[in-house]
Amino acid sequence: MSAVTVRVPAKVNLQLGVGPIRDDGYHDLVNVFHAVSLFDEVTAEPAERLAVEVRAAPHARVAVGGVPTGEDNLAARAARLVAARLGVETAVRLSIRKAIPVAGGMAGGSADAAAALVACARLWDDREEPALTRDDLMELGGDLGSDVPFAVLGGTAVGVGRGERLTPALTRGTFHWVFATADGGLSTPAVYGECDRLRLAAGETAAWPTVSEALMTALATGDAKALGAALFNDLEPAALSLRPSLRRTLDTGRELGAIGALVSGSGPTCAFLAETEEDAAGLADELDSAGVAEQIVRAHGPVPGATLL
Ligand SMILES: C[C@](O)(CO)[C@H](O)COP(=O)(O)OP(=O)(O)OC[C@H]1O[C@@H](n2ccc(N)nc2=O)[C@H](O)[C@@H]1O
Ligand SMILES: Nc1ncnc2c1ncn2[C@@H]1O[C@H](COP(=O)(O)OP(=O)(O)OP(=O)(O)O)[C@@H](O)[C@H]1O
Repeated sequence: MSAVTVRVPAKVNLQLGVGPIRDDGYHDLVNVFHAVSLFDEVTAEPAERLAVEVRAAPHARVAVGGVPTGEDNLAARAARLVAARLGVETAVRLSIRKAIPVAGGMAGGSADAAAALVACARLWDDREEPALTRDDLMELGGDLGSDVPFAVLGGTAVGVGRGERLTPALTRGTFHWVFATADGGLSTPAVYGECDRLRLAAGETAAWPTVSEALMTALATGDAKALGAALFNDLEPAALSLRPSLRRTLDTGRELGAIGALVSGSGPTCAFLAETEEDAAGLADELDSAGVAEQIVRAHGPVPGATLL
């Protein structure tokens, strides 16, 4: 096989319930993931040794400067895992085309890892019944990062544990989103740490999170307004504490008619829900004019996970 390209979506967290910190430093979550139509592409082709190249996708304004191109790149680590499982050399060149913001709370690195898992598994084993199934790749993904299994799966799914144990959720129709990206990322561990710090300072003990019934019903019935009202993210106060300017971005989206607004995951990207595609287009234009974001991007969801092109 000469080259394999995989397209992989970004995510937004519709509900991110953060429980107490565990002994291993992770938090138990109820994490409702939703894959949206903002895609990175990863091409895997045979090479003498492992090499990684990262560029912005055509027409995407993504600052890729901070993305490692060596062994630390999550896609490179994914390739190594697949090679070890299949007992082959990691002789592959990975070309990553990024449209997902870097360190933006939309799981861009995790998406590239998921794409590399799927691409390398195919490159090195193109039998009709490959040794590694999708479930195997999702399990391998969990060793790379909590968000990686979902980027393999896609759609809408409830994640528990670190967020890596997934159950697909029933949804109806398509939801229309507008994303406001920010200049400069936020570090995921720093945001979780700030969440713990704020809770401690307020004398709060983290409650054990449960799945929001209102959210699941809104998804199953395709009710965008109800979904907008049910969105919530326990990391939002921490992201706002570390990046206070996000409050203005969220307020502006709400004033301009978004039916739901929240920080995506660990931020700093803000996500706005619109009732129709036309409403999303209008909201995107107005948010752009308001100048409260680095970039405004429209997307819809749910979409499939890592897919061979
Ligand atoms: C914020 C989210 O993107 C929401 O989906 C994820 O929870 C983060 O997932 P991720 O980027 O894949 O994170 P990982 O690479 O697994 O972990 C990075 C760091 O985030 C924190 N972390 C992550 C997941 C989790 N359930 N609890 C945590 O406290 C830990 O400090 C961990 O060391
Ligand atoms: N392929 C990759 N693409 C982007 N970042 C990567 C990649 N591999 C490693 N990284 C590192 O991971 C860090 C986080 O990047 P990423 O884009 O995954 O953040 P994120 O979208 O906030 O993640 P999440 O939503 O899962 O918390 C980057 O600052 C970078 O150093």
